[in-house]
Amino acid sequence: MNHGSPPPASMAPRVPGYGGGHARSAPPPQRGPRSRGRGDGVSDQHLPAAPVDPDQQPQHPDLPAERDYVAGLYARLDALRAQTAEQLAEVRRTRPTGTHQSRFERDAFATLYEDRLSQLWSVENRLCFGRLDLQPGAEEPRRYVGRLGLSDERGGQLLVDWRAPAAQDFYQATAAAPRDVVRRRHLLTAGRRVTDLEDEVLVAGEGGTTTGDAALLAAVSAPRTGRMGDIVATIQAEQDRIIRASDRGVLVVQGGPGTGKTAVALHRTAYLLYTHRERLARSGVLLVGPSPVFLRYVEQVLPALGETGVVTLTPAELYPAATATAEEDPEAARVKGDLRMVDVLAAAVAARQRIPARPVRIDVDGTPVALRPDAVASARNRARRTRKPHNEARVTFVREVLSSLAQQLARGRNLDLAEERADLVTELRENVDVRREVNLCWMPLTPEKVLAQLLVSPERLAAAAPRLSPAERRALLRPRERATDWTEADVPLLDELAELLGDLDDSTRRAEGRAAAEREAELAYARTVLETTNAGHEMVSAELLADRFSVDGPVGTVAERAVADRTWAYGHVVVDEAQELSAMAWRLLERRCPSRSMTLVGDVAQTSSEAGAHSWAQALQPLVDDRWRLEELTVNYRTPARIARVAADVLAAAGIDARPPTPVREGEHEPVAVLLDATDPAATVLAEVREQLPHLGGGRLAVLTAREDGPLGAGALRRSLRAALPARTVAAGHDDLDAPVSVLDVRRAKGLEFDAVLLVEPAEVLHRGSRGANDLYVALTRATQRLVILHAQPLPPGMDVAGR
Ligand SMILES: Nc1ncnc2c1ncn2[C@@H]1O[C@H](COP(=O)(O)OP(=O)(O)OP(=O)(O)O)[C@@H](O)[C@H]1O
Repeated sequence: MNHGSPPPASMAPRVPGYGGGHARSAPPPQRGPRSRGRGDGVSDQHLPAAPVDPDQQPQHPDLPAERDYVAGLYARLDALRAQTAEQLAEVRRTRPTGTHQSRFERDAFATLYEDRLSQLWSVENRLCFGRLDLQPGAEEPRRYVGRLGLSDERGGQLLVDWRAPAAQDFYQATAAAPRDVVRRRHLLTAGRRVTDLEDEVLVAGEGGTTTGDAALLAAVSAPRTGRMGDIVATIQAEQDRIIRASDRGVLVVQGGPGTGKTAVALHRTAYLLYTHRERLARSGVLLVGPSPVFLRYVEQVLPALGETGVVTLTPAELYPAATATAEEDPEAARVKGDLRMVDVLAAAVAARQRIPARPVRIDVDGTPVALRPDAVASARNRARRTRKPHNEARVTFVREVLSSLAQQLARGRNLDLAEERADLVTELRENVDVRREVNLCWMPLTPEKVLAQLLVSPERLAAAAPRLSPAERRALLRPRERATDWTEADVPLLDELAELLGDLDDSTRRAEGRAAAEREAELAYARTVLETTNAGHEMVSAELLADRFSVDGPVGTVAERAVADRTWAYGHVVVDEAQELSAMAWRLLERRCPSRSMTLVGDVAQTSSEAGAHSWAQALQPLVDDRWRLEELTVNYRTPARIARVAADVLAAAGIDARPPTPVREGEHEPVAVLLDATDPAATVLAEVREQLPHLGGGRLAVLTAREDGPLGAGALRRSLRAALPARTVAAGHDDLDAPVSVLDVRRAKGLEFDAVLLVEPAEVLHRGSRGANDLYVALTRATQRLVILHAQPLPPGMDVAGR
């Protein structure tokens, strides 16, 4: 859904009190009394969708004044854009005098103004969406809330940023706890024009309706665009509490499908960046989402909120040095995700620190010496006692071994060891045979090499993994020709090995030490520039400025550096679909965020990965024991009740103990079941897509299947639909979000949503793997308007859907 742009005018008639309706004079909404205030989320009564003609409704008397006010805000925005563009042009016109300092200053100013300008452009849509009227006697009688803070030339506040403390009441005030708020007003806009108002009067006796539901209903019923939009104008109280929660420690947000977990995760990210700008701009924020297509689905939300520096990665991308794209066998994924792999990998590395079975004779320029098992064993013990990673402890090992060989060399040549030691060690170090034999005992290693060699060798696996069953070890084995076809489940293993192995040589770290000192100097300078210019503090930190223009020229933004650096420590990590992560993946994320300032959103009833979580307590125990907070989202903004009931029944029939969320609206269309033609099932699917297309109204439709391959798989259906329907109607692959029709296997639909869903053969989804019921639940909760079940096999237990 695109909340970034105003709801289309065509939506207006569908919403009572919307489309020119004066809140006091509009016909009363068709629903029971509101049982809860806004602070409880939305009403647990379903929102109505009775058609009301806007032209029949009297115009709200405040509408002209609000139009004027909002027009004034846009005028101010335009003025700021022009002023910033002029400042930027001026800086670009200035010729630097040639000194480093003047070049730096010029670039620093240019960066400030460029960032400011792009922020000013990002707020064009729905610049202002709300107003709070405060109690008489309050410092200011009213406060407008919007996408960014704006002041007039004299510093008077015109608009409050939705993330500022002063905007909190817009989301939190309720009739029961109105704080200082008398009235909350929603401004509905099309382009720059205010089209309607909706008032919530929070103090008894003021009259008017007490609901903000029309704006919400307009938002949740709008046709989907294939991209997620922001929800700043309609964030609900239970969501707002989570968005603004403290960033300390691990916060888990559990919520059923459609409760806004993703939306909340993204808005919380924007909120934290606004509130802790200096710290987080320096350390960066990492957002982990389940798949590239999911990340593309949400990629417009943060920029629309004025935030661009967030690192977004899938779990397969968390190890920078390797690309993990291969498919994993579910059993192998389960074993690789198990914490027993920690010992397996440690043993695999220890096995690469060898002691020769018998003395190895080496001729050093005519003098015989021997690499004796006892001397190697003692060198190994010393090296291990340093507790350094393998490649770093190797320095100690080599020193000890060479020292033992130097003694023999001195003896063999009748030299005084104390005097000649340094020369003898150098000679040994340069001797090819010595180097080879020492390396055979303790080789410098890379994570990729250790893992690839482990996974193709039954012998190495048997030695390293005695605690895995023979069947589990077999599941891990892969053919030699696929030794480095990395999968998502390999990523935490590579990362674990990188910890166990350390850097290949310590010259890298020495260089890093130098770089750190240089950086400190650049930072100090960037701070003075910001102080003297006094411009743009709220959006550009000294860190960002120093990043872009270091002594050696641009080194990339914090985000670019963080992505490339495996040891980067992020200031905050947000994980979506967090229930899918394995115990090994949690270890990796803990290393990326040593402060454990994390927001984890997910739903344990939707887990599809074999290595994923059954419960949050079980998943997080190794990470933080029981030191995590749980917040729950309880209202389903996506799936209408008519469809959600089927999903809940299927979940219950599968024995999954989860409380499905309460849908915010009843919906207009009952789910229907259609029998697949026994001889040509693809023809039934095509006919049904044709049937649905005219109802889409510019929205999106998905055909969901149990798998990608096979006669009724997503691949085959995609091809047949593409051949039969006009060009650009059906997406070419599973990562194309722009065509009106997508064909996806259920697991790829995770986190996405569509106006209409055609679910093909649900029994196959149910029987696919041990998490089939969870997958079916995911499939049944993707639709915002219509659900059609296409089947030949009997419908799964609990799926009580009438045939057409
Ligand atoms: N307060 C709100 N106002 C308007 N729309 C909302 C609000 N909260 C959520 N939505 C919309 O509801 C839909 C579902 O939200 P979202 O995808 O974040 O849910 P989710 O909990 O992550 O679902 P799932 O578990 O299925 O991935 C989205 O279209 C989102 O924009």
